[in-house]
Amino acid sequence: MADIRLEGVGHSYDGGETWALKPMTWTWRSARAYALLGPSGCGKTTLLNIISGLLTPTVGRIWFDDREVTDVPTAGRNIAQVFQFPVLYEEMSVYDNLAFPLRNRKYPKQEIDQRVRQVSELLGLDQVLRRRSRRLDPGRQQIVSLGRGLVRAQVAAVLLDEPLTVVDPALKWTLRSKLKEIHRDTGHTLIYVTHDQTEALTFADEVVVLNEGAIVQAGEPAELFLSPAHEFVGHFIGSPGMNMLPAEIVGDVVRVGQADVGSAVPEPAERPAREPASEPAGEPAGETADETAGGTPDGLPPGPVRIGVRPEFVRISGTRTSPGVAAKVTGIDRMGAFDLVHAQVDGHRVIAKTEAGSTCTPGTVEFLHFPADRTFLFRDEVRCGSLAPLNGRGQA
Ligand SMILES: Nc1ncnc2c1ncn2[C@@H]1O[C@H](COP(=O)(O)OP(=O)(O)OP(=O)(O)O)[C@@H](O)[C@H]1O
Repeated sequence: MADIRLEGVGHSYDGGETWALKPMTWTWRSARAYALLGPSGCGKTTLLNIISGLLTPTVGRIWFDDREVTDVPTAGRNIAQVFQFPVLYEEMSVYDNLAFPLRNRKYPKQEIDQRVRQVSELLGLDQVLRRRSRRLDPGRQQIVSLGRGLVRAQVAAVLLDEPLTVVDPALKWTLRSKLKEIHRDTGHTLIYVTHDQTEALTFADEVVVLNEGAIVQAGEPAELFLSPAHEFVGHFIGSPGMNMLPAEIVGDVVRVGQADVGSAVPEPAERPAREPASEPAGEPAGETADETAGGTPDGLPPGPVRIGVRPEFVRISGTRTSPGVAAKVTGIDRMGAFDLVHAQVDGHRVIAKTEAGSTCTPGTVEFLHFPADRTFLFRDEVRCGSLAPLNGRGQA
């Protein structure tokens, strides 16, 4: 196991015209379980293939601890990779498929048997060890592929590229918790690629969010939910995603329409990000998680800003208490366990997630309250500040 460090690593498939992966500097720490989360086409597979050596990056260098591996082929990197679809020797038994990566590296027979049995038991394959792999259904075959990726205890990292896509949804939950169990047991560095936030949030110690070829934020699941550093994280994580409303900074006050909703507090110069996520280099102009636009020690520059608040934290009342933003209720989704109240503020949609049984009625005007500690300010999509109660007064 090793820290995997990417130094200015970026990739272009078209000779530098566009960048599937914008040059980034980033360290995957040894023994952590990461989810690499992002929408289709954001560069997840490209990044994984660069780590495993299937792809040589256009720019940048890769280090496993203090060994540079940029030009080392896959076989020399000691990485296990599991793909979206089964990669197996179909004529071999399940046992032999699981044993293959160990036999290939000349592990002692007894250790091979022990590891195969351990992994197969954890993945529920112990009853089919003697069966030919082609006789299994595709979901089971994929679980064998997963086992092949996990069977070696000593690997630099295990890379999993949407490994549960072909697996039955009911089994996915079980397998994810098995994966966590195996991770606890072996201490592998795991990088688990997914575009599914639930999968990412339930699996990982740390979720790395990739968008348009750049890491926009990395953190524990709760941090991404409670403290998004980028608008993309706000709307990609959470269901429904974060509300975003145009606002204005006037003096040190944040105004939405005619309502003052709080004081503007600039982002501290040093956000506790671990390190620069991505760096602009040459052609690609990447948004970066650490570019805190506009943050100054004295306050945020006046002008337009967007405020973001998650539906879970918007509060609604029928009377105007300050600070409150007038909103017209447009509809209510009764979801059983909770309600989603849809409203409009100057033509902009806002959703509030409330307890079931909301008494709001479509067509009426209600007042929305944005709790200071859960409301953030964004410029150029990057978080630049947050709200504080107006004049030190608590909010309704
Ligand atoms: N071999 C290739 N040649 C040219 N362009 C490519 C190639 N592979 C990927 N791309 C492009 O690079 C970008 C990133 O692709 P990548 O497959 O890394 O994204 P992804 O996040 O893994 O997507 P998905 O979730 O759909 O697999 C996309 O715009 C894609 O079209």
